[in-house]
Amino acid sequence: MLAVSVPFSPRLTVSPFASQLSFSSGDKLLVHTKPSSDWWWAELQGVTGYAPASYLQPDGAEEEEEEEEDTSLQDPWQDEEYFGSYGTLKLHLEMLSDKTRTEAYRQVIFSNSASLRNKVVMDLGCGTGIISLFCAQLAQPSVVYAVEASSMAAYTRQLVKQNGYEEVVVVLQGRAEEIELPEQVDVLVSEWMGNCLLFEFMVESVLLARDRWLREGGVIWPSSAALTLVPCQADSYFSEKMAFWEQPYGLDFTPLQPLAHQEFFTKPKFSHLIEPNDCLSAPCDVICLNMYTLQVKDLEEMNGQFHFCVEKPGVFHGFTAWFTVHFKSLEEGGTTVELNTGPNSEPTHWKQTLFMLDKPVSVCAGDSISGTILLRRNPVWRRHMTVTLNWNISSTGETDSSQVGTKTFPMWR
Ligand SMILES: N=C(N)NC/C=C/[C@H]1O[C@@H](n2cnc3c(N)ncnc32)[C@H](O)[C@@H]1O
Repeated sequence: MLAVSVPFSPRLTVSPFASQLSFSSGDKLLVHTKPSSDWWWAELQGVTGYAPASYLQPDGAEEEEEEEEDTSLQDPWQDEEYFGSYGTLKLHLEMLSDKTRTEAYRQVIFSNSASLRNKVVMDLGCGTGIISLFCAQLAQPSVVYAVEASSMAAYTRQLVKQNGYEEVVVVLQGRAEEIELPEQVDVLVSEWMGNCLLFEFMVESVLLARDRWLREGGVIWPSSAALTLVPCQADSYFSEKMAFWEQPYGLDFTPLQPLAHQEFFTKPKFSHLIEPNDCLSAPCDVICLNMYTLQVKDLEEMNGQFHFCVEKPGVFHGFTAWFTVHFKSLEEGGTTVELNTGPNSEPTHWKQTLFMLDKPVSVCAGDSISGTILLRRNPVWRRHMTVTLNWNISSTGETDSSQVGTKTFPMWR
């Protein structure tokens, strides 16, 4: 039997059944049977009768719903879950195993080792402390403040000691926005980039720490970031998730295709590996961030334009996005280090992000695909965003046709 509560005062309805149960908002009914989807046989304080199912909800759902609301209001950053996940090794192992990523940061420290001498460094979100350890191992900074909010910080302190760098690296457990440093820093370094560059919005913490702790003329690494987009083919993904239902084992499963569309193509596919020859045109940087001037309020809505000229005939299944960050040298004229997560670089744990169109479009060389991208931060769930793509495909072939489209993808709320 199901205890249900009445979430709002029901309008008067005429039940097809003589004995309709009367009740008010907030009442808790005991449902005995559900003879139809609309009317359930229920009991209230010993009186039985029919109640309209649409006015009832499982008991406690209201509190649950409120809780859901509350947690989003109390914990819009989902910190418990977020920092909880970084308290275990899984994600740190994934990041440390990403040689392209980790070697890029090592290269930054190595190529700036002379300029790092006697500098004060802050490593924001240090995790296991790898960047801080590179600083102590490859350069002679006066101190590195390794800031880590998760419980990993205790282990990071052990790693610093284990490697004999406790004189240089100071591990501080806490959120970068909240911890106190004894001094301003000369260099603020962080590895904050998420899927599609911004997911997780750890970048906000970096900007707040920059404004609070980076001294005038100090250096922030990475110093700039760019989100890159390209129209692409995604044959294997499309056939795996959509074409599959055409005739599995000689049967017609196409009625499931709307379901497949909803389940597989509504959200972006992260950790997608695009092949260079899946790209239908040259890529385009659609959003460029200068980490010295970027403001937290700028993160609410970021938009960019694109214009692609299709280089070869193919099927336009969607767009693929990735990011590149640059680390400007501390020395004037020094080499800038680049970490590029695109298809022409060594793969990284981020891989790329695929945004599938509702319907693939055949395109020819010479066609153009132009439009806009809008990243809109979720006003409630602060680590999430939506990505809206608007595009116009114009063919210059014999049929001067053009197709427009728009689609909004949640990442992930
Ligand atoms: N997604 C990528 N690339 N890196 C995620 C890297 C996240 C690491 O930085 C820590 N972290 C994230 N935000 C803060 C903060 N505001 N204060 C202190 N520590 C923080 C997390 O606990 C992870 O260990």
